[in-house]
Amino acid sequence: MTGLRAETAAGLPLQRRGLMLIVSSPSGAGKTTLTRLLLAEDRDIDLSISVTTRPKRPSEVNHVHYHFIAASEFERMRDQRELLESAKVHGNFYGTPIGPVEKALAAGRDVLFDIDWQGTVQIYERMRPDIVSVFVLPPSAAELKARLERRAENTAEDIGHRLQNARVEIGHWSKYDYVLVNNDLDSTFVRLKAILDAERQKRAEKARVAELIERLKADLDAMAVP
Ligand SMILES: Nc1ncnc2c1ncn2[C@@H]1O[C@H](COP(=O)(O)OP(=O)(O)OP(=O)(O)O)[C@@H](O)[C@H]1O
Ligand SMILES: Nc1nc2c(ncn2[C@@H]2O[C@H](COP(=O)(O)O)[C@@H](O)[C@H]2O)c(=O)[nH]1
Repeated sequence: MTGLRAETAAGLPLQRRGLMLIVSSPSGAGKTTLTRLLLAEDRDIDLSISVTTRPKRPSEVNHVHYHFIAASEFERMRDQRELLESAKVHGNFYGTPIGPVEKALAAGRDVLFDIDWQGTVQIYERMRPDIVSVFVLPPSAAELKARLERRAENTAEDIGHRLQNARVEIGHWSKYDYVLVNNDLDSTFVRLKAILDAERQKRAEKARVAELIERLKADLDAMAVP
């Protein structure tokens, strides 16, 4: 992927080398659980830490899970084009700071995004060839509700709101490269890793073929009858 460039929101060139793995799902389906497992096991991928205006949950650590910021700071970042994408989700604002993504990709590292479908569509517009996107579904609506309740980090009102939004969010499944039904966590994680492995191999193979093609062309040119 070396040498490919894309325009950022700020119109700056964004060097693209790593692969961008986007994982989305309705709230409670399990994408954060899956992405944390992946980050713990895979040393070659970095999490894109989003900014958000929503309050921190008890289990979350500022600057590790999110950068928790005021609405005024969010607006400033968005207006200064410091965000690769941004969206309003469940009544709060979220966005992907562009700097760390640029840095990781330029260093050849893969980047993991836990973002919603609105953000996914915005990043598609800029860098589709480098993206692998996965949509995670719950096995049933009842299980989705039970997971949100068991997580015990949202009010009953917020859970109701998230379940209503799930109806809209699942309608965007076909925008994604892969869909995983997260029934058994272990087997979903195995399938997520298999997707990442296959996509890494595909890109490495393409790079090898591109090099071979260049060599073949040069050799054929050299053989050409004057
Ligand atoms: N396969 C699974 N089986 C049972 N419980 C699960 C499974 N996957 C995740 N969970 C649990 O469901 C709850 C919700 O998971 P998680 O927080 O990962 O969801 P999420 O999709 O990231 O939600 P949000 O968008 O709100 O961040 C957590 O308590 C998690 O431990
Ligand atoms: N478009 C974006 N969506 C994001 C971003 N960071 C998180 N999210 C999505 O928001 C919801 C809610 O997350 P929660 O942690 O508050 O439960 C979920 O779908 C996330 O994927 C972002 O930077 N951009």
